[in-house]
Amino acid sequence: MVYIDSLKGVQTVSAWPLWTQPAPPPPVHPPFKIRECGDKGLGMFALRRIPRGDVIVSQRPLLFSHPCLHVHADQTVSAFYESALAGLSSDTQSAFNSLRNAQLETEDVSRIRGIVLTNALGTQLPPPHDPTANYNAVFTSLCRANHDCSPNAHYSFSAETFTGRLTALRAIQAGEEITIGYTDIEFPRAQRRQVLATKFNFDCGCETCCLPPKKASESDTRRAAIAAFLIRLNELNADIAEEAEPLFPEGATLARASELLRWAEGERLVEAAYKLTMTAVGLALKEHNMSEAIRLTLRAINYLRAEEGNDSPHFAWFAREAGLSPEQMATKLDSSDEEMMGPNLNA
Ligand SMILES: C[S@@+](CC[C@H](N)C(=O)[O-])C[C@H]1O[C@@H](n2cnc3c(N)ncnc32)[C@H](O)[C@@H]1O
Repeated sequence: MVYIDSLKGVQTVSAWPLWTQPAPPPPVHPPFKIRECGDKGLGMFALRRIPRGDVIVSQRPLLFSHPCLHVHADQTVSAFYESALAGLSSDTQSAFNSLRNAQLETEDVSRIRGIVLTNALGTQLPPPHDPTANYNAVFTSLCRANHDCSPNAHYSFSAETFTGRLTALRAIQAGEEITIGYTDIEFPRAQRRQVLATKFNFDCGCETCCLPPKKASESDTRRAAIAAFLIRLNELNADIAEEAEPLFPEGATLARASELLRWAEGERLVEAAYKLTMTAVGLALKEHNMSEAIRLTLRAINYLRAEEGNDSPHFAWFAREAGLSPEQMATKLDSSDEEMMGPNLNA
């Protein structure tokens, strides 16, 4: 692993105590294999059924870099990457070089830089660094996950253990491709496709992008409404204290949040469904509808474990409060009445 920014950056990162700690162990029997899948190149496919919330893969980055490199005036960004990579072990170099480069090679974008641009996922640094600053990380198998506009896996990065991982957002069936979202999947089709074409150089042919015109237009209307609501929610709550009451968009009601939640579930937008469920809990409390608040809280816990994983400390806390182990809680949530717990979002 190498950190590319400046000499000072390399020194800071080399001194991190976490390098003396082993990385969290990945699943003992990886539940996926990487294989060719047509025009997309390689992809990740489930070897067996992967339950919601299970960790699919967990690994430290192969390469980690600041998105704005401080290079000398007489050096290009591409040359900087070349010299940094040359300092790595030959195994790491060949793992890096085997990754896909979907960028057109130009004077500015060498093959190595193209690999970073094609594969980079967002990471943050551990304290005392700014937790909101985003860095680029490139991983070996984790970067083989292709994009889908209704993905079944969630990428997250732990700054504390410096590990990236994928968890199953819903149960993934054996043979199914494991996918993540490269862009804001709540946006309508044209906007998503434009970002994917410009940034990643491909035309998305996922199921949602290939819907017939009437269904595509319904999907766009629903996604645009979900996106507008979530953007406003983010804006309102960006600067409020953690313990403060959340603020809701103007005119938001439990009925409206529940409608958007149903749409998000219909669109298989699990991450949006989680945020909308949390918002609906807040609105149910505001409207003194306690039975709905409890029903929605259970639904939110089910979504939380999908994103944070079945080993999430938050999920373990909820399970403990219910007098259950996390495994018992997960089984109960999965087997409970769908209306109560939210659909399993299986095909
Ligand atoms: C991070 S890589 C994903 C793994 C890659 N398929 C490989 O062979 O290593 C990203 C690149 O994979 C391809 N890709 C990912 N998702 C795709 C999709 N839904 N349709 C077509 N190509 C896709 C694009 O070339 C994209 O720039």
